[in-house]
Amino acid sequence: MSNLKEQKGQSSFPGGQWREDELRESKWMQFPREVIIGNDVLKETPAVLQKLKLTGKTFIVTGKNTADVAGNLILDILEKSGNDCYVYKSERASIEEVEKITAIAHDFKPMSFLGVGSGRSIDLAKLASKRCDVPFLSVPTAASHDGIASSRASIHSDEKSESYEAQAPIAVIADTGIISRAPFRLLAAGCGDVISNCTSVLDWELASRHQNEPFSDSAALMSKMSAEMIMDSAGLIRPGLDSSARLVVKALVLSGVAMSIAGSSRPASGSEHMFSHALDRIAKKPALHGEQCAIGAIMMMYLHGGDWKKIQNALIQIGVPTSATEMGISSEEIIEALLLAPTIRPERYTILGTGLAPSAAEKLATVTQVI
Ligand SMILES: NC(=O)C1=CN([C@@H]2O[C@H](COP(=O)(O)OP(=O)(O)OC[C@H]3O[C@@H](n4cnc5c(N)ncnc54)[C@H](OP(=O)(O)O)[C@@H]3O)[C@@H](O)[C@H]2O)C=CC1
Ligand SMILES: O=C(CO)COP(=O)(O)O
Ligand SMILES: [Zn+2]
Repeated sequence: MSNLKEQKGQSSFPGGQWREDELRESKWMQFPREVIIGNDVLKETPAVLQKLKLTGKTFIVTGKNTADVAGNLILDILEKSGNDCYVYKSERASIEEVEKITAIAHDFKPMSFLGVGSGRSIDLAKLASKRCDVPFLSVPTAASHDGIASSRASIHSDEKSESYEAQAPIAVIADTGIISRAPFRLLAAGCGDVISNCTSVLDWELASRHQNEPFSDSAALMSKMSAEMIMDSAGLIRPGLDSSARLVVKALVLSGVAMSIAGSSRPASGSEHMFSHALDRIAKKPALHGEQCAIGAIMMMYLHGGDWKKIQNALIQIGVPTSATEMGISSEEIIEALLLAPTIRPERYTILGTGLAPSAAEKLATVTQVI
């Protein structure tokens, strides 16, 4: 093990030295047990619950739109197969919502939780299920974020965005029929969320070198690999294609597993995510999480001195916005978010350090063609 210690600070990528800081201590990692990806797999839900011995009472967390897309359908399927269900329609991924759901579930006593819908519904179901000590199944209706298979839950308030250790889904049921029929903007945003891993990993490496922060090569490699999968296949990602949905879901699962290995969102959330969380707070009308992280990644890659144009090109090829105008956000909001970003999660060391000078923030957004 001392050998590993000596290797700290060296490359985490093939050809470099292997670094698994956490090998020095015991670690508990959680991964999904069943991952079902394919067209029309929603109908397999009762069989999945039966296989996992979870048939009985099911707590479904879904959303206003996603209830019509999948929530009601899954309710029907489950009730017809003898399950008793409680349906909760989510509003916001806040701790108050988690507490509300937990209180209802305390009386309902479900065998399992299903998060059916967007990132918000999945995160709420994930954290509430952990608090109720009941398994959780992830049923995404869009491939818009990499929380579909991770053990983390991102919970937001007006003041902060926190990543909570929750639990990995015991199963992921990703119906690519539903996902490919979802607005393409959501799939493109999922690509943006995964591509943004490029800068998250660079920030993590920086923190490892500057702050001696524990680092995992396996988590970093997996995270980077998911980003490369999407960038290398950018030309194949098209609206309405089952194959595109499959590709993006696989990359999102890989990225989620990277977070579970790390035991934090570090491999998939760095300065670009801090910028996105800052925008959520500042912008009159925030864009999608993955869109904001993607634009953040272009700018943070510039700060890292890396190939930001490669990121920009891949995003353009897929159809992810690369400018403030395309995202419907003003230039002033972009600059303000860049300045606020380092205060969002100050304990997470990134390329933003303690902050940018206002003139540097403006130059950064201008040079990278974001504004
Ligand atoms: N836990 C983790 O590791 C991670 C968590 N996240 C979190 O996930 C969230 C982002 O998730 P994201 O899904 O992008 O955004 P949202 O949760 O904001 O959902 C986006 C919108 O898409 C709608 N929608 C979803 N699927 C469909 C569909 N098939 N057809 C029509 N509309 C649909 C939703 O409807 P409805 O109103 O019904 O929900 C919602 O209005 C953020 O809160 C982010 O912090 C992101 C990455 C990782
Ligand atoms: O969005 C994430 C990874 O894509 C993780 O979320 P946090 O930024 O909330 O940790
Ligand atoms: Zn993200």
